[in-house]
Amino acid sequence: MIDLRLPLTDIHRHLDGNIRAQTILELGRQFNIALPAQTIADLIPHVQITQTEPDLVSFLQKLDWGVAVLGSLEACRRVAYENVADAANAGLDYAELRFSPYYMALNHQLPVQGVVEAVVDGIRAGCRDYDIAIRLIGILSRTFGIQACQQELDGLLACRDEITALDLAGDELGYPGELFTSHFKLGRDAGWHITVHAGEAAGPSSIWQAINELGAERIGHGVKAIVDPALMQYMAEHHIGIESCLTSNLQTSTVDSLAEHPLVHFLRHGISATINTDDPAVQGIEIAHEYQVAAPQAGLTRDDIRQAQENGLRMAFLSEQEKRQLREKVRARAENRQG
Ligand SMILES: O=c1[nH]cnc2c1ncn2[C@@H]1O[C@H](CO)[C@@H](O)[C@H]1O
Ligand SMILES: [Zn+2]
Repeated sequence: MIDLRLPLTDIHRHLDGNIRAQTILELGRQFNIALPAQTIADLIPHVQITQTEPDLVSFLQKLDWGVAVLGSLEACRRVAYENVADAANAGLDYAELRFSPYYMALNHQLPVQGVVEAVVDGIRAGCRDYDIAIRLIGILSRTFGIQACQQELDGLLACRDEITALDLAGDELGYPGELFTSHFKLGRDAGWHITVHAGEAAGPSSIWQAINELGAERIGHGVKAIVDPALMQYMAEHHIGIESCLTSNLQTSTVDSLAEHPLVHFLRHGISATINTDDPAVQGIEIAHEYQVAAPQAGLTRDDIRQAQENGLRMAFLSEQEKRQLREKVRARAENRQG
């Protein structure tokens, strides 16, 4: 179902939602952190979704052990590096890795700007060793409130040239987008692209707010757009992308089943909707599973899936020239394999 002649992208992938269980064990030992288990098998239920969670906030708790073991900036650098390796090994040609430096810094009171620098450094090292293109998205974790997000934004702005876009993630119901309009104005002024988690836990008004007040060019999840035909129309006409994460939406109980997921309707409505992972290690999935298992279960045909793959490159935060180069590189590779 993955078209090998087209670039395979993942434009919604949390770096701090993709910390390997093995790394959690190793860092836990290194920093003397009392983990709930001492073997991978026993640790998995604490760090991975093993059954559907009742809501988004319960799902998000599964990310907490991964950041609890980040005892130094070197540990942050390590998980960033491993994220590049994981993305390349998953067959991705291009990934936008997003991370929340405040969330990563929190447990061990690391300097927020230092975390951003460590992540940038780890990504750079990863890109030397693996054949993949990476861009970084800075997250404001809304769950920690307005002031923490300002600190987080300041740390990101200190490295503005290494960051491609700004995102808002965390507890959408408890911390609506209205609280963060000034943060996002600063992000736009820095020249960043904007993507926002919206319409996942809250309704379509949260998506309208993200577009109209935060300047979102893409929406993370956007599931609730399906109940607002005017919004669907607007998103199609104005090329506002949707970053769908099928398994994630099932695991957070945003949808009751993949058969009810609106992605297929978004695509057939002409919205640039895409297929992505979200938090692969926490979810126990990778991009191939989303294309080969989840997408067909969500009712996507081969053509729908191909369209979603096309949309991934179309909506990537890359220049037109960078997109063309990526496309040509992948096409040449596919032809070489056939030849
Ligand atoms: O599916 C999601 N919806 C909303 N927020 C998320 C999701 N996955 C992770 N985070 C949030 O992103 C930050 C870490 O990158 C954290 O704030 C985490 O709670
Ligand atoms: Zn997400």
